Amino acid sequence: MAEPEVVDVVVVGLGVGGEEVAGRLAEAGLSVVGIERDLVGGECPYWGCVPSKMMIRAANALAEAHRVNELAGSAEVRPDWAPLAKRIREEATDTWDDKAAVDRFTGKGGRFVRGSGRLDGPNRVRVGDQVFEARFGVVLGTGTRPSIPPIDGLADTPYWTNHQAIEVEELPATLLVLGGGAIGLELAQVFARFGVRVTVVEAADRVLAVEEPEASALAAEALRADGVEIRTGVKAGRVSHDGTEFTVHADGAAFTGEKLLVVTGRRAHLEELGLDTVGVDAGQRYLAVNDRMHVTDGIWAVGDLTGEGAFTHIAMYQAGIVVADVLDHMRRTRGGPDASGTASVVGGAAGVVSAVGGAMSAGGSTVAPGSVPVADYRALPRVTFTDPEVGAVGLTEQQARDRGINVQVGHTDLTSSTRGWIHKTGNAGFIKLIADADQGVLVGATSAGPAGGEVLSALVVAVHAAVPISQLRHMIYAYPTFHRAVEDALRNLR
Ligand SMILES: Cc1cc2nc3c(=O)[nH]c(=O)nc-3n(C[C@H](O)[C@H](O)[C@H](O)COP(=O)(O)OP(=O)(O)OC[C@H]3O[C@@H](n4cnc5c(N)ncnc54)[C@H](O)[C@@H]3O)c2cc1C
Ligand SMILES: NC(=O)c1ccc[n+]([C@@H]2O[C@H](COP(=O)([O-])OP(=O)(O)OC[C@H]3O[C@@H](n4cnc5c(N)ncnc54)[C@H](O)[C@@H]3O)[C@@H](O)[C@H]2O)c1
Repeated sequence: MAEPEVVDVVVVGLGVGGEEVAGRLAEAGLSVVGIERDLVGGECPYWGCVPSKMMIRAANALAEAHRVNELAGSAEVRPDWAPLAKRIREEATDTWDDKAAVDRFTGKGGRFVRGSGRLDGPNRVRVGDQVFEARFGVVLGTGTRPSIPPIDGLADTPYWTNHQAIEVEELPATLLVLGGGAIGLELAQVFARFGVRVTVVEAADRVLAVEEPEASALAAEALRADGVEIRTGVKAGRVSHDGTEFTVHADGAAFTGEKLLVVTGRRAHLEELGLDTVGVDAGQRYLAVNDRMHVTDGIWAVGDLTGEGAFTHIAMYQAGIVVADVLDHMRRTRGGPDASGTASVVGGAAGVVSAVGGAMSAGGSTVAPGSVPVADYRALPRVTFTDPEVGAVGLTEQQARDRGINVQVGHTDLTSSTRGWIHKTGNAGFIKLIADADQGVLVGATSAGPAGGEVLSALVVAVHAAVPISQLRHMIYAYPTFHRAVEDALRNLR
């Protein structure tokens, strides 16, 4: 067996979180091996956030053009998928080639290895025949893959996941979407706006079930207005494909479509990571971490596989914490640089850790030398980029009630706000605030509307910084903005 190669840090999985950790530690002067089996950057740039938001941008342009008829004369709109497919191929994904991302990492001093990594005992990672031993730690950032439900017949059919849906060059005439969560709704609306007849089949009794019921109702109504058929509370019993068409059999009904997109959630594949070799339970749904992203001695995890929220902003936030904690761990064990990243001389392959400034930005917050930020998900924001957008932060009303909080709710309809009324067509939306009446602060909020994700930012600050409601009520809200509706919702808190 080959002798292990000793380096400072090994990062397994270079998706959003792993790439950020590996790149920043390499920039700080550590010897870092980054292992990726597919494309450096992971789901977000190639099959997730970026290309799907390009699709949404294009689909929303079509919808806005249709609105000309109600506001400014007449417009004839002829959707064409070709320029969008070209943009995704050429601008977003470089035809699903990660050379630029690999060069970015190696340009920072990192060493890239293509392959599947797995733990091989404490501080050791194996990739094929190669074994690396990490002086300071191993970081796991292996993300998730689509969770395919065990529906009779499904596995034998040529169903789509988000990969095929993002890579599609020619649209089908009809599309069945299994799963009415964030991916299902965003893509269903896009394809419908390009003329595809779309049916969404959702097992729960409402779409977007993790958000407020009002948000589910709004999203369902918006998609129906785009011609999407939405069926909720439907448990698929069997799936078949006859060579040209899919059929989903459910509760005595049958739904057909030329393509079937399965977007029923995601799963972390912990069983592939060799966790048993370091005494960690691989049977967990997600990899449990503490508030410094520690799994166990010498092992950190970052991103979707931690189960703290499958969002790029969570992976980036956690990456900042991991970087600070690894540097802190190194300083404490070897007398290296402190969590600020301020230079000092250390041993190890890197030899000298380069100066990267007086204070390092970790997870968006500046960290004082010697201190390491800890993860705090109270003000976790999320935005589903349907039209209208559904933005949310913190707790839903039900979650707050389940926690025994003395809840007050403030609601306002965007269509009756000045800006909503001016906006006219496409103005559906609302603000819903969840307050802790005893503490006098907001613990959650939903902001749905044409700019729901942007309006959300003020509410994220309010929840994150626990701004007293009395102060929020005495702020000045610019007229006539969409965010001015927040003032109305605050007035309605009861
Ligand atoms: C269609 C879609 C739209 C989305 N839209 C948004 C959005 O608008 N906003 C948002 O915040 N989030 C969005 N997300 C979620 C976002 O993409 C993820 O939260 C993010 O990619 C998580 O990053 P990660 O690094 O944890 O994992 P991933 O991006 O999944 O990366 C993990 C990497 O690890 C690699 N890997 C796995 N196992 C191994 C191994 N053993 N060895 C080596 N490499 C391995 C994989 O190949 C992969 O490249 C979307 C997701 C999808 C699918
Ligand atoms: N805008 C964004 O930030 C964005 C966009 C897309 C995805 N994401 C992230 O990616 C994650 C995964 O997205 P997703 O949409 O796959 O998962 P999801 O968990 O959001 O939704 C999956 C849906 O599928 C349903 N479902 C499960 N099994 C089913 C079955 N057998 N038949 C019918 N329906 C079934 C669930 O009830 C649920 O509503 C999201 O949770 C989110 O964190 C984020």
